[in-house]
Amino acid sequence: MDNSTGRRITPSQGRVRASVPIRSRIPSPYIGGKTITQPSVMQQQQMPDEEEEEEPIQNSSPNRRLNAYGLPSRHPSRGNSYSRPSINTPSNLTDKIRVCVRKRPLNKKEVARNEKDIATINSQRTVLINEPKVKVDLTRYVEQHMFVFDDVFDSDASNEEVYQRTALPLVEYIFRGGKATCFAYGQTGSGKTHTMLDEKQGLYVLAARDIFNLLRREEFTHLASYIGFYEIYQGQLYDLLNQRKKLFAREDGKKNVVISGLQEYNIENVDALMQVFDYGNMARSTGTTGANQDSSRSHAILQIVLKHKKNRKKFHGKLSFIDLAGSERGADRGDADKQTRMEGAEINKSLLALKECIRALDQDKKHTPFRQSKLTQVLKDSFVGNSRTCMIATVSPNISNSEHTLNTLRYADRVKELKSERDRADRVAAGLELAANELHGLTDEQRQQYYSDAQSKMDGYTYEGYEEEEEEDQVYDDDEGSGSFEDEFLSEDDDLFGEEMPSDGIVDEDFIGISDELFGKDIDNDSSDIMSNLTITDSPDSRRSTSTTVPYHIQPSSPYSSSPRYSNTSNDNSLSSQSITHQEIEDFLKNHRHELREVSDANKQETKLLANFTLEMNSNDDLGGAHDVTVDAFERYLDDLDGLLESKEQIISELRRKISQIWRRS
Ligand SMILES: Nc1ncnc2c1ncn2[C@@H]1O[C@H](COP(=O)(O)OP(=O)(O)OP(=O)(O)O)[C@@H](O)[C@H]1O
Repeated sequence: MDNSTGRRITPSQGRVRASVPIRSRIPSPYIGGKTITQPSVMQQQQMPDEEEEEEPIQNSSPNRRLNAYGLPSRHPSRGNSYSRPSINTPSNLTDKIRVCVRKRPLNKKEVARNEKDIATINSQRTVLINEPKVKVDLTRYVEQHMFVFDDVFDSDASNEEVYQRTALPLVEYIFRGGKATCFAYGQTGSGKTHTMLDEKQGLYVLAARDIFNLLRREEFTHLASYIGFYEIYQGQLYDLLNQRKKLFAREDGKKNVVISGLQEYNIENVDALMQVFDYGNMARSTGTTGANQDSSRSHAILQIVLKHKKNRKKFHGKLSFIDLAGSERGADRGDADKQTRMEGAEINKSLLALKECIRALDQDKKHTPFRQSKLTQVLKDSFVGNSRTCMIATVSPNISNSEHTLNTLRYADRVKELKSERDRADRVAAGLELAANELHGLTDEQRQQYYSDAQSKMDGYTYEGYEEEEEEDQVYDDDEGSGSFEDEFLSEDDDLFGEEMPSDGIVDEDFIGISDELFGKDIDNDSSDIMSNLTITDSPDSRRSTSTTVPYHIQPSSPYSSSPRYSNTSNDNSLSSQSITHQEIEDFLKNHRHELREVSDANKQETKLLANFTLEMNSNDDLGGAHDVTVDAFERYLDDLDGLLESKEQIISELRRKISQIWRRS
């Protein structure tokens, strides 16, 4: 227990962290955990002998790697020279997007069936999935997939521990006037409801407890909390606190999403909240005999809105907890009845749209495809401007769910893409760990040699090969299709709350150093001390004293709109060898390549957009459709085109800013 706060320290926080040489070469702001996704690193192992399969269910000890059949894998015991990779460094709790994973324990039935646990949590940020496979010649083997996330919670983690590193930072954030979303994604039965909306210990209860406590503090007595609880089923909204009344979402003048007709209750204590919630939950489950055959076919949203007591229309902050429909439902096709197929299609659409919106948010995109689903439409204001999102991917550890588990982790992996060198370093480290699996035939001495060689490779690691990584960081996803984009570029006018927000402290390697110079000062990440009575067990790295930058959208308007080299009448600037380093030149080239790729992606998207609209118009004409339909489609086309053009402009102006920056220094 942390005596000062009465809160428990999570197991990960209590862990002793091994020294990680690679970290010492990377400036600390990179370590904070901005983006940590990790494409699967796969490793094939031959299946062990048949009789070995009868070993008891594995434990998740980091030092005892087991394969999908519950047997110790061929991973060698680690030599002393091997340090646990940098992925042990805690991620940053104030990141705009956080993606975490929670593994549930094997349930009684699974244990009774002697099912093996295939998900090993081997550090506070990594999960290893041992997927059983069969070759064409029927040889069985295990494929290992390793993923890195912001936090990974093992099956023994309590909701309180999960809360500390997921929803608690969001509670703090909404008191500072932000909007936040916390949602659980995963297959049916993986623990979404248990995590998010368990009636007694779900994250919503724990958050409400802290929210009510904060509301009692003097500085917040002018605020009150209002609870709403609704469901999205087949693209329609239903009020769970008002007899499933149909609801509609609209936007007010300040771009806040308002759910018209939603019954909101002013609640001031946890008991009252739980009563209201129970009532709503019953409405959700009574659906099992009606149209809504299974609660996991709908998305349930519990929102806690902070408003001004004297003027309920004055909005302060909002926190939404979402228990999403089971992710595997999106795949209901084929033999399923029509209703099920339609539900599946709707769920699929909304989950894809959700992923795209969060990716856009993570990458500070101006355009986010909200319109693609009702879910993203209602969450729109939680994705733009002053917003934060925490996704908790819930996974079942049993072998028969391995495919769903991998799908969930891949989805989560795509939500947050690799963006910085820090993550690349993590990837190298993770890859090295897996590579160690190959060493099982070596003597201890040979293994030690391997580790020290590998480690020195990591120590000498610089930026080479970065371009290859960037290829993966595409602006437009393949599966994004011709999704529509809305103009959501945050300007001064878009300040949703009429008050200045502190920076989210977004660390984008492209801006580091530049914005510091532009503004000549650091941006304080956590200007507010409102949570002083609550402990947010943050990483020390989160205070980015030297390289913190501001999000693009709040930077002053185009101070670099024309290059100083040409605006300078004397035109006598020139670059001296002192004014720019070799590394800076290389960095610039890297940026230029990146810009070219992004613009070329945008061009492809533009071509696709044009083709889609032309097809739509022609087919409407052929079918003798009304002109109105064409005009509607034309409007959408114009909107999307506008969005793409703005994207391109932004990319180009970013490069120009870098040019300008160089000239200014000369
Ligand atoms: N971390 C956990 N620790 C202990 N029990 C858990 C955990 N996660 C889930 N469970 C248990 O597993 C069962 C299924 O969990 P839950 O109902 O939360 O799944 P779900 O993902 O919400 O499913 P659905 O999509 O069908 O609603 C429940 O009995 C729950 O109590």
